[in-house]
Amino acid sequence: MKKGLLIIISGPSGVGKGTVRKYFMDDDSLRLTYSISMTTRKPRQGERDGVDYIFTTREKFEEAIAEGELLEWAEFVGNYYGTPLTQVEKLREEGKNVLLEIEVQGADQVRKKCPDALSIFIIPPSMEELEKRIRGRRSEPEEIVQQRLAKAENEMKMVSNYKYIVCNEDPQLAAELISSIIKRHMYVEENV
Ligand SMILES: Nc1ncnc2c1ncn2[C@@H]1O[C@H](COP(=O)(O)OP(=O)(O)OP(=O)(O)O)[C@@H](O)[C@H]1O
Ligand SMILES: Nc1nc2c(ncn2[C@@H]2O[C@H](COP(=O)(O)O)[C@@H](O)[C@H]2O)c(=O)[nH]1
Repeated sequence: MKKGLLIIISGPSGVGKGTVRKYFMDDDSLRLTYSISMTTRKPRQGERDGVDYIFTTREKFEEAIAEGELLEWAEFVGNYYGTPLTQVEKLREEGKNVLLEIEVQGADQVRKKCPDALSIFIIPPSMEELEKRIRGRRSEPEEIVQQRLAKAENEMKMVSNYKYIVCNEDPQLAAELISSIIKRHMYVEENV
């Protein structure tokens, strides 16, 4: 059996990565599995431990780093985020295409370790619209919103490190574009 693809999706916080993902994630023909990240951030309303994230403490996260248990990790606006290594490798060996939804520093680390990873960057129609989306979520105090917006300006400068750029104006259209990118790469992998 062919090893599954490793797919990186990045884009500034609030651009709609999670929203777009929900439109294509359940398409069986894509054989996708979402890699659940570890984070030290507190859960937002409605987020579930082990589903949206593995919520943990700074101490446990630092232990995971020291033990080499993470494929990549980064600090983002005061919290740690990282991808547990074991599940990614196991799922790829089973032929599943593993989707990582991660920020740009983590994506750099993954590209170095797995140069064949497929990388997609989602951009907003404008920075004004991005701000509206972050604020519309009403999940963070103003100070954190400002930090996320400042981070977004820097993340947008990293777009040229990605193989594909998809604009999320309409989430369904963005999802269709991402699906077709993944299908094309599956086809290429299966025919080499
Ligand atoms: N195309 C769109 N048009 C309008 N609103 C959108 C669109 N896509 C997403 N949103 C809204 O923007 C907000 C942020 O979306 P979402 O949480 O999916 O972003 P994200 O990129 O996953 O954020 P983070 O990386 O911070 O977790 C949500 O309120 C969502 O409903
Ligand atoms: N490097 C990593 N970045 C990750 C991971 N999981 C999520 N993220 C990214 O962090 C920011 C903030 O997320 P939020 O849920 O607090 O809004 C966002 O860009 C995520 O994509 C990870 O495992 N590694």
